[in-house]
Amino acid sequence: MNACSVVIMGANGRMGGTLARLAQADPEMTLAGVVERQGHDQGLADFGCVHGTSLEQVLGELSDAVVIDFTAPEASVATAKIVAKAGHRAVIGTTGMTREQTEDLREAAKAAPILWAPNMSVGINVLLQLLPQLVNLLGPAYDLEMMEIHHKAKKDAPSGTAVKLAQCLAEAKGWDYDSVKNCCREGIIGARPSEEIGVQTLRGGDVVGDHTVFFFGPGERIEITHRAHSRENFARGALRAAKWLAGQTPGKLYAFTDLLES
Ligand SMILES: NC(=O)c1ccc[n+]([C@@H]2O[C@H](COP(=O)([O-])OP(=O)(O)OC[C@H]3O[C@@H](n4cnc5c(N)ncnc54)[C@H](O)[C@@H]3O)[C@@H](O)[C@H]2O)c1
Ligand SMILES: O=C(O)C1=N[C@H](C(=O)O)CCC1
Repeated sequence: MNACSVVIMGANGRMGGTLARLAQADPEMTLAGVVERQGHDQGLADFGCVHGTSLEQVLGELSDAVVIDFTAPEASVATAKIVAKAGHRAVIGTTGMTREQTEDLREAAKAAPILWAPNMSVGINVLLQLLPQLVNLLGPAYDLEMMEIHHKAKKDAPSGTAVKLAQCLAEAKGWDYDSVKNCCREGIIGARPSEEIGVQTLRGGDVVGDHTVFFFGPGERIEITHRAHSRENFARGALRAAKWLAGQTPGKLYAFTDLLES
């Protein structure tokens, strides 16, 4: 079996560094390239592979690579466009994308196999498959709320995972997510509308990533919590996605749930 060649974007970042280390340790993978933005590219030569501040230049020296990108929204959209043009593949884990940026990813995925998931853990993606069933079994008497907790350096809120989980709940209810989400409560807010999904954000310390979905009903509640114990959990999912993507064709923007279902 040929080793899967990967290029890590943002290799000096929290996720990028974890991904590069795990890719080097994986016998089914070759860490073929690492990329960082200018001014943050110290020590790239130590990875012992093709490196630089331009993804195009790094890819120019490689064939048939999967770019793994956990960076920032603008950078990840640029990655998707570059792999689409150059005939490579991409696994993107970046969150905080606008609607337009998500559409840009979808457009690029028509020309190259691209998977984008705000959370690459198996647990969260299985939860995404179970939530609609819970929503339907519990029915209209249960109020839906969410809470997410992350480390203090996280830039976007609510987390991409929280948005995805809340969108999943809204879809199961037949509601429009943008109309029913409530990410901020303060002051005399009055009674809670039943057609609402509250999403609360907590930030502090070095929390890797906690998400809780609440179903508040009459006389009882269900709380489902997922806690990521380490970033390796996300990185392992992304490397699994990179291997899976090697067998996929362009056409749709793949999700991690597509991998689990295949
Ligand atoms: N999908 C998941 O499972 C998952 C898990 C963890 C984090 N994330 C997301 O991944 C992203 C990164 O998180 P992090 O904690 O690693 O952040 P980080 O700030 O530690 O790392 C980001 C890295 O990307 C680099 N970068 C930014 N723009 C670049 C560009 N144009 N070219 C090359 N490198 C560039 C930065 O210099 C930095 O080193 C965030 O959006 C976060 O929410 C997703
Ligand atoms: O550390 C982060 O940043 C994380 N981001 C993802 C999100 O926004 O959901 C996944 C969890 C960790």
